[in-house]
Amino acid sequence: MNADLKAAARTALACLDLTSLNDADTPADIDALCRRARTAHGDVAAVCVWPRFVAQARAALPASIKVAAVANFPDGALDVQRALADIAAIAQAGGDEVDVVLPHRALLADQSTEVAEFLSEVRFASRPLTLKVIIESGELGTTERIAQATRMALAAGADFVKTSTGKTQVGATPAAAAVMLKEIAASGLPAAGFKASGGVRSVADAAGYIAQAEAALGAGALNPQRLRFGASGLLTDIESVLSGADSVASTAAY
Ligand SMILES: O=C[C@H](O)COP(=O)(O)O
Repeated sequence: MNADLKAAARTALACLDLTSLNDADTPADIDALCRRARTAHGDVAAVCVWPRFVAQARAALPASIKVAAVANFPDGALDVQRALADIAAIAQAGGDEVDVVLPHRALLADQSTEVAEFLSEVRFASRPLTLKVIIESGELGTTERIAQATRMALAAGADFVKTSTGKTQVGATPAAAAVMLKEIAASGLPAAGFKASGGVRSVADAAGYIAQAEAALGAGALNPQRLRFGASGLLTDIESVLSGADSVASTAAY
């Protein structure tokens, strides 16, 4: 097993938001998710669930593993009342982090003033929780729109800018990550972070984003304060890489 791939697997594990956001998720599914959050190789950074499961996840996990939940998810409507209601539910249930979907269709319709107001209200309502803004880069499509959404999220005070909900055709891509990381670096904000999500399935995928984050933000950013992976299916490959088994998903790339 390649030593670089193992190092990438360790970073990906420490930075993983272990995610379950299926419509049919049950309390038993969330119990199983929380059990998986503590592996023989170390703990994930956070679990990411629907707001209705926050209290359950918080009770099942040590404080060192954060509980994140989604708001205005997955559609990203320009509906601040709905986002604020989600955030209030997450906070009241003891959640640590909010992953909110930016109203990307409104941005594409040039309603940037309304989107900025939405982000500002969301930031105000979610303090002191960590805020990740999902820009849905695959729907925004162009470099200019992805850069604009990233700048708007950072200007509003987002702690992380996140690529995707995982519910659209195009999730995280290296091209979108490059645009977002460039904007994060250019912002000069020393604590702003990047989250790759949507279709990140292998350690080889994660290794590419880790290399991009290191190039843009420096080696000091390769930790859960600055880098996250949001993924429902990545942990299996991380565990197989770290246990030394041949990883079907990752060996091809190394
Ligand atoms: O927020 C994270 C995404 O929903 C996860 O997407 P995924 O199921 O493609 O890993």
